[in-house]
Amino acid sequence: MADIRLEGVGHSYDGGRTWALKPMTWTWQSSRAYALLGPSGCGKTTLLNIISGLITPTVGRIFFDDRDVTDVPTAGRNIAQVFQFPVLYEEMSVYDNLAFPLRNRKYPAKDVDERVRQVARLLGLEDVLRRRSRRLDPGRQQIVSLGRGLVRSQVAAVLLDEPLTVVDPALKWTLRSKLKEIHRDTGHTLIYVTHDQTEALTFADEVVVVNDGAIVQAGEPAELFLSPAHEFVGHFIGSPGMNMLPAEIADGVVRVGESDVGLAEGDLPPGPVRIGVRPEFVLINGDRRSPGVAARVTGIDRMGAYDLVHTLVGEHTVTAKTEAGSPYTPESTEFLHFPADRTFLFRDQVRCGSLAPLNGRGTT
Ligand SMILES: Nc1ncnc2c1ncn2[C@@H]1O[C@H](COP(=O)(O)OP(=O)(O)OP(=O)(O)O)[C@@H](O)[C@H]1O
Repeated sequence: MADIRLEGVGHSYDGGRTWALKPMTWTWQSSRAYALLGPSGCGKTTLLNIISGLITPTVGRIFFDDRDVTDVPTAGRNIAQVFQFPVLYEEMSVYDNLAFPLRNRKYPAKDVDERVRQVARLLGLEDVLRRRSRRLDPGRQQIVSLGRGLVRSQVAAVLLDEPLTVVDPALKWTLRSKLKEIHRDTGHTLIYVTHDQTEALTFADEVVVVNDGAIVQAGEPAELFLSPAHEFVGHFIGSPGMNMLPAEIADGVVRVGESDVGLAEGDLPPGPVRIGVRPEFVLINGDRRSPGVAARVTGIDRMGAYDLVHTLVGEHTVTAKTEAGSPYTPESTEFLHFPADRTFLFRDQVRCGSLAPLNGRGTT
């Protein structure tokens, strides 16, 4: 196991005209479980393939601890990789498929057997060890692929590229927790690529959010939810995502239309900003003397456990997540408050400050 350090690593597939991965410096710490989360085409697979050596980056150097591996081919990197679809020797038994990475590296037969049986037990493959791989359904085959990726204990990292795509949804939950169990057991460095926030948030110690070829924020799940550093993280994480509302800072006060909603914390110059507040924290009809904005209710989704109250502030949508059975009706005008400790200010999509209580200043 090693720290994997990228120094100024970037990749272009078209000779530098566009960057699939913009040059970045970043360290994957040994033994941590990471999720690499981002939308389709943002550069996740490119990043993974650079780490494994399937792609040589256009610029930058890669280090495993202090060893520069930039020009070392995949075989010399000691990385295990699991792809989206099963990669197996179909005519071999499940046992032999699982044993292959170990036998290939000349592990003693006793160790091979022990390790294969351990992984098979954890992944629920004990009953099919003697069966030929091609006789399994695609979901089961992918679990065997996962097992092949996890069977070696001494690897620099295990890279998993959307490994549960073909697996039955009901089984996904079980496998993710198994994966965590195996991680605890082996201390592998895991990098798990996904575009699914639930998958990322439930699996990882640290979630690395990528957008448009760049890491926009990395942190524990709660940190990304409660304290997004970039508008993209606000949108992409959370369901529904963060509300964004254009506002203006004048004289240190944040205004939405004609209403003062708080002070700008962070010594910000005057001018336009965007307010970001998650639906979970928007308050409807609190104390009318505290700062807020008028909003017209446009619809209510009754989700069972909670309601989503959709409103318009001017021409901008703001959604509030409330308790089930909320009394609001379409077309009514309500009053929204943005709690200071949960409301952030963004410029050029990057968080630049937060909202502070008005303490009697301003008008509503
Ligand atoms: N071999 C290639 N040749 C040219 N362009 C490529 C190649 N592979 C990827 N790209 C482009 O590079 C960008 C990043 O692609 P990449 O596959 O790394 O993204 P991703 O986040 O893994 O997406 P997905 O989740 O859809 O797999 C995309 O614009 C993609 O079209």
